[in-house]
Amino acid sequence: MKLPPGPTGLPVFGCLIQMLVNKPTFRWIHNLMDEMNTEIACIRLGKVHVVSVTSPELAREFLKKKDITFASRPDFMSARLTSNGYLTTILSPVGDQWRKMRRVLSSHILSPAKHLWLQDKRVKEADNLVRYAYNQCKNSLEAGGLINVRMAAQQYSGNVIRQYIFSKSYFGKGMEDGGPGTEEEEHIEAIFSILSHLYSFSIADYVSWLEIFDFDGYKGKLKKAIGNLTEYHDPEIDHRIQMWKSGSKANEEDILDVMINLKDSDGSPLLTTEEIKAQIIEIMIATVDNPSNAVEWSLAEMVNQPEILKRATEELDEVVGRDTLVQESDLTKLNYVKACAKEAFRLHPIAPFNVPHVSTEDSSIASYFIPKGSHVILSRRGLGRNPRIWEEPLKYKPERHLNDDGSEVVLVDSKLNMLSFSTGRRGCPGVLLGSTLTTMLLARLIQGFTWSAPSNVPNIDLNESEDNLLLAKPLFLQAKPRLSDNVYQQL
Ligand code: HEM
Repeated sequence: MKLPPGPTGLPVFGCLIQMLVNKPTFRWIHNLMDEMNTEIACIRLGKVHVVSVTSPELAREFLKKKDITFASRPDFMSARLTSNGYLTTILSPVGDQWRKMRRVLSSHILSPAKHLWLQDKRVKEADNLVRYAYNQCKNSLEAGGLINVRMAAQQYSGNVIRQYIFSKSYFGKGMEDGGPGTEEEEHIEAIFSILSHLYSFSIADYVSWLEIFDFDGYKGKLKKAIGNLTEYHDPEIDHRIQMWKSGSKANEEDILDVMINLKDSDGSPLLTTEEIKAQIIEIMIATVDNPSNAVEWSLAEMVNQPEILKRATEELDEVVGRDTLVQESDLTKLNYVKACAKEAFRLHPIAPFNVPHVSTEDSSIASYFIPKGSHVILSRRGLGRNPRIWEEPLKYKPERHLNDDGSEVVLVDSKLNMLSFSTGRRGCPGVLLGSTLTTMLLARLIQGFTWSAPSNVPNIDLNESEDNLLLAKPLFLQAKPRLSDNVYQQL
């Protein structure tokens, strides 16, 4: 059996040199696949066979039919540093540590019961989001105010997860208007810095002895960002552990308390301090990026296609009305708003590829040979834009996700025609939280405000950044409050 098609590389180095001269690597890989007219390609980077996939049929073979074979993760400098030597869930290869931490997350932190328990924290931050946006309009309610949608969306997700873990939105004082203080800006910046250097084709990931030279600077940047996070997190975590030890704390109020109190079968602490610290960093990076990016892109697309924004607004008026803010109990009925968010996940995923899956034995997929140790990267961008599957793939068209029978729209696509939360053993255990955050963020912004391009801008520039899949420039929009005044006054 043959390997999937791909460029012929040099003996030892494979295509590493092409990778280095064709940055960013994700664009090079997608261009190569377009040129070869293939939906599966194998590119050798050093000793590693990297298998890139844009076909949903093949994606299902990897993650459904042969899920067990492809359930591990690569040993990369970036993953090792971020997970403090693989103490966590997302980044750890298959094994006892991954099983233990995945069970902790699924059963004790992301379960439906815990979701309910933590609802007040989410509501508090959804209210704060509207309060913050309203405060930007306060000087002239008629003209409205200019809002940095990216910042507001990232800080909303950041606030929720800081509430979840530390029962606080701010490490410092925050801002009077509900916006972030410098501490939160630095915190979010560090999270995004980790995300942009994780699994991002560093040369040291494929030739491990090059790590000490840090030619591309990724290691230094990652260490700095991880250091920033630990400066904020560790004192909080150490202090809380001390409080439980000394008996000055007796009630569980957040995820950190839950993690500290988990016990193994002997009644000893289930998690070490190091595991708690590493897992908290991982939860932070898992939560912030997808919801905020989907909502920023959705609003940008909707302002350029006002009929879509109108339909979503009408749905909110019909389901919720204008005298009260949309609540979590309304979300199941907001099918069009959810279709808008799902369309952003399809067309504008935050990451070009899914987290890599590594095969633990030789295997075959669609008559191709996939050697043990291959890194399978399902292309979130390629699946979502596959012209065989999606009509007018480059058009933002939320209706495509509505079900003919009017049944509930969900943000997951378990058929992998697009990749939002993925599926299988390594599928996302944060679907409930991720879906709630994304839908609530979008619903509150659409319900609470009338959005338009800033006065000197005819249309929103929808170009994406060259280096990643974010909008090239942070989205600034003009917002005008559209609900009765007393709704905002109560916040
Ligand atoms: C809209 C929000 C989210 C999206 C789109 C999303 C998407 C994903 C994707 C694509 C994966 C990789 C699956 C694979 O390897 O095949 C993943 C894994 C994961 N996600 Fe999420 N996620 C979201 C929110 C969250 C949240 C809020 C949490 C928890 C706080 C979370 C925790 C995890 C974990 C722990 C894994 C790794 C599972 C494993 O390797 O066993 N995610 N997520």
